[in-house]
This record gives sequence, structure tokens and C-alpha cells, in this order.
Amino acid sequence: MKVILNGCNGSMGQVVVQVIKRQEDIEVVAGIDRYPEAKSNDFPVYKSFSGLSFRGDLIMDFSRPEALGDILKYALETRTPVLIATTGHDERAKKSIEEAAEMIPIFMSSNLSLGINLLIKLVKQAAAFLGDAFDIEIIEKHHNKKVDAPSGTAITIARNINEVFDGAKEFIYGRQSKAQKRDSKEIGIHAIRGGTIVGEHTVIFAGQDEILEISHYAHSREIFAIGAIKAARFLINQNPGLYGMDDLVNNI
Ligand SMILES: NC(=O)C1=CN([C@@H]2O[C@H](COP(=O)(O)OP(=O)(O)OC[C@H]3O[C@@H](n4cnc5c(N)ncnc54)[C@H](OP(=O)(O)O)[C@@H]3O)[C@@H](O)[C@H]2O)C=CC1
Ligand SMILES: O=C(O)C1=N[C@H](C(=O)O)C[C@H](O)C1
Repeated sequence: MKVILNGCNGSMGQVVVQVIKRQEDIEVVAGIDRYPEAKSNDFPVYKSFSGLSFRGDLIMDFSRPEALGDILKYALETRTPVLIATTGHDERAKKSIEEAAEMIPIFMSSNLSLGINLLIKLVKQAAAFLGDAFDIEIIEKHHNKKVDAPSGTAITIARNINEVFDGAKEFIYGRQSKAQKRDSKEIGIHAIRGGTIVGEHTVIFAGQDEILEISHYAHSREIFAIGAIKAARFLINQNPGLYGMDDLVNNI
């Protein structure tokens, strides 16, 4: 499988390059990044998709939400499947992804690790079991180079918990501006940034005299790269549509 890697010079991009080198059935044939010369790669790197004179089997994106327009334009023109791992997209961007997925296969996941996807299932079960009697707060911790906050994963976790409550919960991002008591319909979401923390997510269920915490700790970026490769292998065999980790987990 020939991969075009958008954001190839970033922290994740460089780990993906190394992990792909260990695979036999997949290679990076081109990269796109803002500063193509910033890293030494053994494939050509371009400033934009317009520099590409050949096609790949799949576009993998670990970059910034601002890149989305160019990615979808190229992907739709060339009918290339896209794996979107970048986080921080707004609602408009998500709509354009849904529209593009009517024409090409797109896989989107804010967290490609296996553990977080089990955590999501566990916290939904906990939320259904504990109901409104327990307050729910999510804390995420990441490295000091992360641009978006809160993490895409924290938002995904909150949305999944909210499904259990039929959308009745309200997301509260930090509490500085809220000089009032906590309402039971809130899900608090809090972001910590520091050092080289790869990625940690904890969901706290705080009840009367008891607390349940469910946590996931990413100890390396390789877990995301491995997930991306599994998702890529899955995606290239799909019809147009929007796919996510649930589709992948059901296929392995
Ligand atoms: N889904 C998942 O499992 C995971 C998702 N992520 C997400 O992946 C994204 C990248 O993370 P990370 O590698 O740590 O971030 P980095 O900032 O280290 O890397 C991003 C790279 O993309 C480049 N870039 C910026 N804008 C564009 C653009 N328009 N087109 C092409 N490249 C661009 C950056 O260049 P420059 O530095 O010059 O701006 C940089 O080289 C984030 O959104 C992060 O949340 C991360 C880990 C796992
Ligand atoms: O930026 C990161 O590093 C990560 N971003 C993703 C997110 O925003 O959820 C996933 C992972 O936690 C690492």
C-alpha cells in the first residue's frame, strides 16, 4: 500500500514513518508538510498536494485542522481514501468530511489506540450503571507542544458518555468563569499541558462518599502509529463512507 503522509515532519508523522518501515505491505511514497526540508526523509516531501505528480493508495493525516480543505480537494479529485487522525476540527470541517465520505472512504478517529477505545466502552457502561447520582469529570494530560485543547479524545469520550444520557449533559470546559455550584447535568472537561506527556485520559465518576476513576496512559506514540496502519489496511478495501474505530475493532 502506497501512503501519502500529511504532516510527515511532525512528532506523529516521524513515528509513523519509522513504524511503517517495519511493515512489508505498506510504504510512505510521499509526504506533505509546511517545511518540507525540516526533516531528512527517504521519500519526496512537498509543501502542498499540488506538488504531487503521482498517486498513492491512501492519504494519512497527522497535521492540523487547517490542512483539511487541501486534503479533501486532492482526495476527491483522485478518489483516494483518507485516514484523518488530526484533532481539533470544528463542526463545519466535520460536515465537509461527512460530505466527502459520500464519494470516498474516510476513516476518522481522535485516538487510534486500542486501549482508549475499550475505555470508551467501559465509561459508557459505568455511566449507564451509575446514572445521574455520580458527577462526571474528564481530565486529559498532554505534552507542551500540543496545539488543540481539550484533546480530541476527551471530546470523543464526553460525546460517548452523553449518548448514554440521550444528549442531556452539558460540557463545561474548565470552571474559571463559573462562580456557581456544579449542576448534575454537567460533564467537566479539563486539559493539562506539560513536558513530554504522550497522552493520558481519566474519567472520574464522583458520587456520595465514593469515586470511580477509569484511566488510560499512552506510553509511546507507536500505539497510535500501529492503530493508523491497521486502520489504513481496513480502509483501502471499503466503499465510500465514514468509518471509525468501532468498524475497525469489529474487523480484527
Ligand atoms: N488520532 C490519534 O490517535 C492521534 C492524533 N494526533 C493528532 O495528530 C495531529 C498532529 O500531532 P503531532 O504530530 O503531535 O503534531 P506536530 O505539530 O508535531 O506535527 C504536525 C505537523 O504538521 C505540519 N503542518 C501544519 N500545518 C500543516 C498543513 N496545513 N499541511 C501539512 N502539514 C502541516 C506541522 O508543521 P509546523 O510544525 O511547521 O506547523 C508539523 O510538522 C494533532 O492534531 C494530534 O492531536 C496525535 C496523536 C494520535
Ligand atoms: O496531540 C497528541 O499528542 C494527541 N492527540 C490526540 C487527541 O487530541 O486526542 C490523541 C492522543 O491523545 C495524542
